[in-house]
Amino acid sequence: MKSRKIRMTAQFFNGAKRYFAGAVFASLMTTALNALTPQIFRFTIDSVLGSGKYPYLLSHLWIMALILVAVAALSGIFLYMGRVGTALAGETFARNMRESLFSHVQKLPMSWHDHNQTGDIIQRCTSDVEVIRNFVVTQLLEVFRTAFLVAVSFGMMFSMNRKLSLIVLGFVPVVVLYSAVFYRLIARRFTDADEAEGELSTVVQENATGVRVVRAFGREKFEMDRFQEKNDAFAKLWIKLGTLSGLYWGVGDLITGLQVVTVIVIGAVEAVYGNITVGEFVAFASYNTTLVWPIRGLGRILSDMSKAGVSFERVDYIVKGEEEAYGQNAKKEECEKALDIRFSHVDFSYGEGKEVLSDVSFEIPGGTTFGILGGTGSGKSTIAQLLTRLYECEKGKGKIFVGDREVQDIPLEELRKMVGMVLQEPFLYSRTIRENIEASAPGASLEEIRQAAKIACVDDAIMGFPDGYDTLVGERGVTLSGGQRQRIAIARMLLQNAKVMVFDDSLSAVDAQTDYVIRKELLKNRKDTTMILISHRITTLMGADQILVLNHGRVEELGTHEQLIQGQGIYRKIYEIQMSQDDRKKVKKQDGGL
Ligand SMILES: Nc1ncnc2c1ncn2[C@@H]1O[C@H](COP(=O)(O)OP(=O)(O)OP(=O)(O)O)[C@@H](O)[C@H]1O
Repeated sequence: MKSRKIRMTAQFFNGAKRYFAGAVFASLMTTALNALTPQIFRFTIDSVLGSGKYPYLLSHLWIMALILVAVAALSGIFLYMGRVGTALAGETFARNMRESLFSHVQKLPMSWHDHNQTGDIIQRCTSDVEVIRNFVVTQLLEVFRTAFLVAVSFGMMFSMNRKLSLIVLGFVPVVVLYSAVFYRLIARRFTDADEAEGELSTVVQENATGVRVVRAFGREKFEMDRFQEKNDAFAKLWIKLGTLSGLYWGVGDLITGLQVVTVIVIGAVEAVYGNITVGEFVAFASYNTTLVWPIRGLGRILSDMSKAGVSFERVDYIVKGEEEAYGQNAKKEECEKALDIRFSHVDFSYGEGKEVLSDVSFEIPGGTTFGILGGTGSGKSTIAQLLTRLYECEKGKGKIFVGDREVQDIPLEELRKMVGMVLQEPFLYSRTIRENIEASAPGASLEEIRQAAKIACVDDAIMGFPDGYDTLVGERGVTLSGGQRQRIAIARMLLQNAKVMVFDDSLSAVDAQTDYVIRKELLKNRKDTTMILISHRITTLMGADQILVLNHGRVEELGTHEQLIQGQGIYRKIYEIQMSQDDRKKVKKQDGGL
């Protein structure tokens, strides 16, 4: 893990190294200049008291004043440079990290997303990144600075008085050991606190996105209680952490106080006995005080190290997630003809769960329309998701072909361009309608966008909005009706010009008449596409060239509408339930459904 952390840090440090080196240099210069100040005081005091080695200075005290001002000015300049360097290094590092995580999360498979809560992912990509940035850049710099300060200060102190220096040195391991013990104590509590924060963010995020469901079902109290429970747990953990930190700082202050008092008492005695000059005593006391905080700060850094260690592991969890296989070895070929689709003995289950598809086989000739009907949870969407490899079919559990290639051999990018899909719950970005439709074909002209929207029967509705295609869609399209959202998602997919189009219950939110008109428009404009329609509505599917009936993940029936209504199977039963005699006559008149 340690080497992983180092590798991860080095990777994200790209472009930040020179800023970090600059910040380290400037910080060391500030420290060196600050270490000079006690020496200036020492010479000045000893010259004034007549015990100094340079009596000449007494009549030229302005020189000391000038040096003091120059040192302070230089120190200020280096301090400024150090801060700028730290900010540049820190932000470059954090930006690299966020960018890399974001792009990685985008490529993680659906199965990974299924097992990870959104709030937690957000927290890992934001607060955990901040903790690591703070540690790697700010704290690491502080470690360099403290090491240098300790070396310089002890050098100066040993040159003045060995005995006193050894006393101060004796305190260093006590403080560091004490900090290390504290670090061990606090590490686990930080993990708990971070996890509690993730859970809290998830509740907030779920409530913000699902606000309508909460209101509609009067779940405010339940959600408030749930939030309160997480909030209390989170607060308790931080109170525990605060108590522990308070104990640390309290005992730490006591040790520090002892260190200062010991130096003052023994230093004063040494000065009285003439073993050191008053100037040296003052300088010594000054070094001792300067050292106290950075050494104690090491404790803080150690405790932050535990926090950073936890954050490293949390971020590493994302980094370790295996990205979707892009099938790089596959040959890329442009296909002009309509694409056949074939499922051959496909078995599938999500993770360790029960089998969702069992021995599913069917063939869709290129350019034809294929309907899939089945009860809820029968595996219809799963077929669509396997086709686009949102989920991967396990080796040895059947084969899926698009054209004459197995889906595993088609680069993902190419496959998803070839197979367009309108999901059951269409997601719209909080951007304009135009941008939402254009997402599948960036750079498309308004003309092309409108053409797609016309086929999806949504152009009139969009033009009816005051801002037309520039109308902003709220988060998840809250300003639009369910049917409008579905139709915009259809327009987005149509613009993609895919060779295979999959409509996963995509017309469920529009009325039967609009459903019919959209299907007619689709037929008129389909060119050489293979179409898969998933629906619960017989009217949506009845005109398809073949209809597959799924029952608990198995192929129950397969045939044309006419063949299936001749039988006594599920299709016939659903047909009887969904259609009254009158409807049947009407539907026959309407070009046979699709
Ligand atoms: N990501 C997932 N992880 C685990 N199980 C899943 C996942 N998605 C679906 N399932 C399960 O797989 C089964 C089939 O789901 P699928 O969505 O394919 O059904 P469906 O026929 O499309 O249903 P509906 O008509 O309700 O949309 C269901 O039992 C469902 O609970």
